[in-house]
Amino acid sequence: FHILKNKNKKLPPGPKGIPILGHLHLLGKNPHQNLHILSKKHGPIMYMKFGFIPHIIVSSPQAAQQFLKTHDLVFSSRPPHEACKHISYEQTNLSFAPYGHYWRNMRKLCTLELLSNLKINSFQHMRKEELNLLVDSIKRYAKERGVVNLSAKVSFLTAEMSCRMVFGRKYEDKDINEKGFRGVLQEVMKLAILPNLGDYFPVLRKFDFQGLTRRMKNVSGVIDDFFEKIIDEHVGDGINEERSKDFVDTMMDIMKSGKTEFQFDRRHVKAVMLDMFAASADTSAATIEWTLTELIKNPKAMQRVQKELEQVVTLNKIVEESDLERLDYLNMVIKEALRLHPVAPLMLPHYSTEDCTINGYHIPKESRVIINAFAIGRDPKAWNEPEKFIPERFIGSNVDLRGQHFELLPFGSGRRSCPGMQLGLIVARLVVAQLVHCFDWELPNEMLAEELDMSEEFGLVITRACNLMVVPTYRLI
Ligand code: HEM
Repeated sequence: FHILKNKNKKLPPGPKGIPILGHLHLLGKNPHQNLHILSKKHGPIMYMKFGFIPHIIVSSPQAAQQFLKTHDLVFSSRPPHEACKHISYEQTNLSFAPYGHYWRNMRKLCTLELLSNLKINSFQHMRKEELNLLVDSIKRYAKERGVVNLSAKVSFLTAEMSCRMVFGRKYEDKDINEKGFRGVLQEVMKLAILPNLGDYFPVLRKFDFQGLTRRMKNVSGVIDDFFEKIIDEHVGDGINEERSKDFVDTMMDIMKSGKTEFQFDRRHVKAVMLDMFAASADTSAATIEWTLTELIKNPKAMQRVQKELEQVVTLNKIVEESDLERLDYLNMVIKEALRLHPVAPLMLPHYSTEDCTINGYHIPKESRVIINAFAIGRDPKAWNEPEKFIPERFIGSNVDLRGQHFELLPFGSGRRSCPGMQLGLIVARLVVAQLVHCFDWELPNEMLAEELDMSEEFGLVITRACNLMVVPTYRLI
């Protein structure tokens, strides 16, 4: 009946698929880039099938506005996802919960209790401490003219910050199992992005040919034990006045109060713990890594940021969070880096809960909708010289990062947009500002800026394919 009813409706255009696989073979190693190339030929709303599952790929600001604003309600859900089912407690986390009563309440809880300005500010001191440790360690390299693996340093820093904010203290690798804390989390992120045949061919789900379900069950068991241990530590530990309440404290208070209008027990606390840690650490690290890369590649922009810092902060002080609002050029630099390198370039998948018509095309119910923020940020109709890094393009422009301007969507837009934007931006701005204020950066072995490798490594979060290796010189008085 459904097929007959929709027989004469026009689906969006798309490339030719092959039997069974559909278009899966076209995704390649860097799906955001390949989908961008395909959209140049087939248009900003493409219909593709990955296995048996229909996908709609959205690649222009105008089209994104239709999906994320005009018809926001139809596309605010998330599709069923094998990895999240196992790792995120049956998709009870905020990121992958289907749209509805539970998600709305969970979103309210996270926004008001965990990601409010008040809460974010309560961790200001912790961020400063962690960043000072990084600056001290880089100073040691500067003394010896050593080469720093800046990618690794930044990734370590943001993981430590997220650990303290979410779990209340830092954990060492040995605290979880022989793979180590970072190893286990990397496995989670990898499993979440690996193409799982069960997602594209639901009939194959129970056979688990790739062994992914087994791996997911194993890793989720390890994480569950670890989170249980953290929660037990919190239950036994009265908060002392010096320590601000971490996310686990706050959620345990809410759970114990029994005041939520929805079921909120230990399982939900654990789902949000993983959500908040995974969503905050890598996204901020990748934003910092790409911004520093672009600044090193564009010495004029680097000099301009450093000049601004000299004027606003001065060379005998380090950057404080209170300085950030006055660093106009730095804020343009971050915007421009996020335009060229949206660190979650395909966002998280959206899911249509009803049939819908957009630009005359039929968008079937239960389609997965992929918004390609990477293609949107490079759309030549929206941006002059889109491939170039030009922070000055934002002078006098009112385009911001909040998702009201559909040509710039690194944090998404509408109901499912990123609730951690404020926090992510504070961390990225603070770390970039501090690192370029405290140090001059050179590429090793007389490498020229234009020789810097810009290859990307696709994942839930896009990082540089090779680490950013640089030689620091301390510049404060
Ligand atoms: C620079 C850093 C960050 C970037 C670029 C970023 C980007 C994004 C994007 C693109 C989405 C998907 C939007 C969509 O599907 O429409 C998202 C969702 C989300 N982000 Fe972020 N994010 C960042 C930092 C953070 C931080 C610090 C947190 C929390 C501690 C966070 C928590 C979340 C959550 C929970 C969701 C899912 C929201 C939902 O489905 O309702 N993010 N983020």
